[in-house]
Amino acid sequence: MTLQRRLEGTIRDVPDFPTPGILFKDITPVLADPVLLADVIDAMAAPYAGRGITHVVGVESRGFLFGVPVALALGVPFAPARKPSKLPWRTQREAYALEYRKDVLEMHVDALGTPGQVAARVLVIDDVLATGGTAMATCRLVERLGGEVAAVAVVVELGFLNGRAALAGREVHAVVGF
Ligand SMILES: O=P(O)(O)OC[C@H]1O[C@H](OP(=O)(O)OP(=O)(O)O)[C@H](O)[C@@H]1O
Ligand SMILES: Nc1ncnc2[nH]cnc12
Repeated sequence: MTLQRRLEGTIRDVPDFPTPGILFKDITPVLADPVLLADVIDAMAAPYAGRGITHVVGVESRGFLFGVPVALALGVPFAPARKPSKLPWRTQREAYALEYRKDVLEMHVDALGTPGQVAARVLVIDDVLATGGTAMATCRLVERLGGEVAAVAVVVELGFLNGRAALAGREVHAVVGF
């Protein structure tokens, strides 16, 4: 069976979560299946081996679950993009809207290297690409820190929400689309 079919059969649809009208794609059953999880991490990392990626940036919180193992697979540093007021050092911040909420993401100013001397080629990792608001805010943060976004890789893309278009030509890789 293809990885896409295995994911379709494992990701759980939860209607009206977290707000009425949202069909929530619950990835926790993927985390509960170590063989499937390992295959998902490989599918996210393998296309970027040999592509000169210097850092993986993962988005709090579900993006951490996939971002850290992808960084380990590629053998590069992991840098977190966090929800507001969580990071202890100096930060850059970016406000954004996602499918069901508004929020703010922050990164440490030196997450990709010494400010003014950054030469980072970044793979942005998250679990779900919906409207693209979160991924776009993360790309803007990376670029504001002086990094270049090589690609955004996600487990699930909700194509009808047009997140790819919101990312304005940036490379997007999704393991499965709905
Ligand atoms: O494409 P978008 O419309 O921006 O939506 C995608 C984002 O929504 C979720 O984050 P959320 O902050 O809700 O959840 P989490 O803290 O559980 O990761 C998901 O993990 C993505 O980061
Ligand atoms: N429909 C959805 N399911 C899971 N995570 C999401 N993040 C944004 N929209 C989502």
